[in-house]
Amino acid sequence: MSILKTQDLTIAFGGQVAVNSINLSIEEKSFTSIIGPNGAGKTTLFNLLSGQLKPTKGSILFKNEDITRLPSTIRTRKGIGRSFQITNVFPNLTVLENVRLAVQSQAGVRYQMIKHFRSYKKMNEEAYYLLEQVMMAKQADALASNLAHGEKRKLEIAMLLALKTELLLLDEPTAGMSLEEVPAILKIIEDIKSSGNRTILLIEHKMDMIMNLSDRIIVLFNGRLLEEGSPQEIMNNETVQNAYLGGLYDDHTA
Ligand SMILES: Nc1ncnc2c1ncn2[C@@H]1O[C@H](COP(=O)(O)OP(=O)(O)OP(=O)(O)O)[C@@H](O)[C@H]1O
Repeated sequence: MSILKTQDLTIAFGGQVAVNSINLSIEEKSFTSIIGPNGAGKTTLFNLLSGQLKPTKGSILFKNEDITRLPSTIRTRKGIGRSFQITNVFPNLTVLENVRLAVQSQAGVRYQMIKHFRSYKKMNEEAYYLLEQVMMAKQADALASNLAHGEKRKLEIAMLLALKTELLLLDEPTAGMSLEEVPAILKIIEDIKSSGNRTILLIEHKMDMIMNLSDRIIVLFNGRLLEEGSPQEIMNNETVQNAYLGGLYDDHTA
């Protein structure tokens, strides 16, 4: 069953059409990677799906409901979670506090209103559990501002998981990381995948990572959907190779 569909999804900035008539159908609990050269429209597509941007035309259906005009906060509540290319954590809070805030927001409880010690304790425990999932329990009391970039990305994933959304939009989770930091993130994403209860959309440039994880790959080029298929089909596809696969390797090998 398809969990997410877009029909003729389009956005133009001035004269430039950044996302051009995209029709997607994403299977529930599948892992789909979105690839394409710089400027292809990948992040803009995520911004449309998560509600940061509204399309010029076209529509988005999530679980058969038209969400095209809904604000991003409502989309999160309905089950669409998004991680950002730019780290999105509170620097002056500890690692645990950051995750606890995300747990609280999922529980629908305002920070100031937490009086009940037991619910506070439960949220703390859940936050701690999530930190264990991303292998950051040891840094629970560290200030977020003191973390290395890769650690911040892991924290961000823990915060995203706290929202318990069915659909995860991961925008280059390994961006800006040193080579040593990449395997830890990869392991976290593999674990999320093998837990089997989420649908994942991933924007990535690292081809080995994409080939290992993806059920499907979508190729964007100049705002258009160039090809879609299994990892094998995409690797063997001549249009994709001619359009940019060679260039992609050149641009993004670390
Ligand atoms: N808010 C905006 N205003 C004007 N132009 C924009 C805006 N956001 C994106 N664009 C343009 O839309 C095009 C697609 O950009 P987008 O960031 O989606 O590409 P991308 O595939 O994510 O690239 P990258 O791999 O570099 O992240 C680019 O030409 C970009 O300059």
